[in-house]
Parts: sequence; C-alpha cells; structure tokens
Amino acid sequence: MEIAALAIPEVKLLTPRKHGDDRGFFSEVYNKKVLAEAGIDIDFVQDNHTWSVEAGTLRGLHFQAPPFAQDKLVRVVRGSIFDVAVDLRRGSPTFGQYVSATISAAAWNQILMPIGFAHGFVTLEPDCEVLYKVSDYYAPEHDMGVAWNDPDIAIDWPLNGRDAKLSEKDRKLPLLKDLPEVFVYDD
Ligand SMILES: Cc1cn([C@H]2C[C@H](O)[C@@H](COP(=O)(O)OP(=O)(O)O[C@H]3O[C@H](C)C(=O)[C@H](O)[C@H]3O)O2)c(=O)[nH]c1=O
Repeated sequence: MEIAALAIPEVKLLTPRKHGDDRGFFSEVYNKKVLAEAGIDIDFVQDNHTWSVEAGTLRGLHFQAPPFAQDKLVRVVRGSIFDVAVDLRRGSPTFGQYVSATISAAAWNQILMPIGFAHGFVTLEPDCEVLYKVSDYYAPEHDMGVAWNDPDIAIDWPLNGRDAKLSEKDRKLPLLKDLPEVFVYDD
C-alpha cells in the first residue's frame, strides 16, 4: 500500500497493490492494520456505494456535524472522479482551502479525508461507481454541506463545458461564510 500526503497533509492518497496473474488480479483494498502502522487508526463502520449515470454528476460538498462526523476512505471501481476535500476546521492554517485528486478504477487509488473536511466529487465519465468507508453511521439530522461553487473556496471543477448534475439538496447548500462553527482545528 503506497500512502502519500496531499498539499493539506491530513488528506492522504492511498494506492493498494494489485497482484496480477493470468486469471486477473487480487488486491487488498483495505487493511486496518496496515493503515494503523502508518498512523491512520480509524474504525470504519459503514460502507457506501454510489452509482452515477452521467459524466458531470456532482455530489457535495458534504459532511456530518459532530457527534456524527465521519472520516472517509473513497475509491472508484468503475470510471473516474475528480475528488475534493475542503478544510472546514476553524483555526486551521488551511481553513477554506481544498485539495483534490483524480480517483479512478484505472489508477486503483483512494483518497482518505479525516473528520473536519467536506467531501465532494464530480464524475469524469458516465457510469461511475464510487465505494467509500465512513467512520460513523448516517445521521440525516447532522447531514450538512457547503455550496459546490462557493466563490471563497473556488474549486476548479473539471466540468469541461457541461453543467453540473446536482441534487435539489446540493443546489441549496449554504456558503462557507454562512456555516455555523462545527469543527475546530486541533494541531
Ligand atoms: C449519505 C447517505 C445517504 N443515504 C440515503 C439518503 C437519500 O435517500 C439517498 C441519497 O442521499 P444523498 O443525496 O445525501 O447522497 P449523496 O449526494 O451521494 O451524498 C453523499 O455525497 C458525498 C460525496 C459524501 O461524501 C457523503 O457521504 C454523502 O453526503 O441515500 C443513506 O441511506 N445513507 C447514507 O449514509
């Protein structure tokens, strides 16, 4: 498992090994012990699976507020996504900044973001399937978000001239400046 830090170092890019042979491949895509040995000790409790039909499908920017905040480990088993983590931790030197990575079945990579970040992605091709682990259960009453196109975050989404396909909920998410304080930076 290769593990690299992105520009906001709490967000990691993971690349599991693929063991190929004439049948295909085998890959340990999650190993709690391997991550713990790398200092990433997270108890994931729920697996999510989303399928997006069209390229340009944009889900985000979402997070769950404490006490149901979630670490997330995201991977793609069909297609590719432009994945984004936005630092929402008040007091963080990178508050309101984002990191991004292209996560794809072809690259066989994953992105890990801790509690304190909003998550979103846009699909780069049709028929994308995204699987991700979260470290707390779904809590709809604590499900929150930030507008995908917040000018203060200014995410450079690769929409390639198409309109983002958004849920009604995501069309109405607040701007970062209007969010209540939910996460505090704990360096
Ligand atoms: C998140 C979630 C949703 N649901 C139900 C609620 C709705 O009936 C339906 C679709 O939910 P939603 O529109 O919130 O799905 P996404 O827009 O893909 O939301 C996700 O998108 C971004 C990228 C995330 O990181 C979050 O995990 C999550 O917010 O699934 C559940 O039953 N369990 C869950 O854990």
